[in-house]
Amino acid sequence: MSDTTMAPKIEVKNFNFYYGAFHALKNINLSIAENKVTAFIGPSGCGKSTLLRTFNRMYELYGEQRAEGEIWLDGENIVTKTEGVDRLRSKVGMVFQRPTPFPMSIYDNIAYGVRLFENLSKAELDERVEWALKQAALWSDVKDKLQASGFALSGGQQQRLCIARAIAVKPEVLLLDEPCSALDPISTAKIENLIDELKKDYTVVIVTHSMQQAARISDFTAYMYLGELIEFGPTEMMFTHPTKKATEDYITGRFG
Ligand SMILES: Nc1ncnc2c1ncn2[C@@H]1O[C@H](COP(=O)(O)OP(=O)(O)OP(=O)(O)O)[C@@H](O)[C@H]1O
Repeated sequence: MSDTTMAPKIEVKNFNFYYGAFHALKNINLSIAENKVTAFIGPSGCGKSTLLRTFNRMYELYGEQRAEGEIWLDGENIVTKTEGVDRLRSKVGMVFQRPTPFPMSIYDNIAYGVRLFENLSKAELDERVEWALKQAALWSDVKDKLQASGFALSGGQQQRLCIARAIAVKPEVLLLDEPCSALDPISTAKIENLIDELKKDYTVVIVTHSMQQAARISDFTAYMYLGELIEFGPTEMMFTHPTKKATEDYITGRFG
């Protein structure tokens, strides 16, 4: 199913994932193209978030979860732990469904992760914070209140703060798990525009419940069902000429 012709940033091969005895991902094979947006769609519980989280080994936090197979990132199989997980997570950033600012100032929300990985001077750190906030289209909203709490922002601004925080450590891949689900349409449009900008510099993988959103912002779409990858291809083709009836039923709303 690896029909992306672009350079793959991530290659998933014969990948299986278990929560204890539950087989949540079944023999997944796909390639995530570099500097493109790939969307994971499918009904609730089909394994979208589980697959997304394997790309930065989020499952390592929980002992009873088990991964088998290969996930290649820049020539390394991240399933077999060839690299420290902290370094992996600085390379593969993640933004969650609900905005999760740290309980600290806007400035420190961004600076926190940078301080963990780099030893920058105050001036360099200031510059990095400004750069990340500009990339996340939040700088003009917050430049005069960098010492205010991250919680003092609107939901949409908090989500852009989380995107800025993820970008600040200069990752190569950005994982977005339903980043707009808690946002109003205007904030959603801002995040969607931002994603379009970000793909110039980053490989973006997004889980979304919104087929319209997948159609608007992604270059490639993966349709999943009950832990299997049913169909994967260029978004335009998936939405106009899906090859599987199950995909067609889902995207046309005939599912279930
Ligand atoms: N921590 C866990 N322990 C046990 N089972 C889990 C756990 N997390 C998820 N699952 C199960 O794994 C399957 C896939 O879940 P996952 O969250 O990846 O689906 P999803 O497609 O992202 O769903 P949604 O769209 O509702 O967020 C589901 O059947 C779910 O119940």
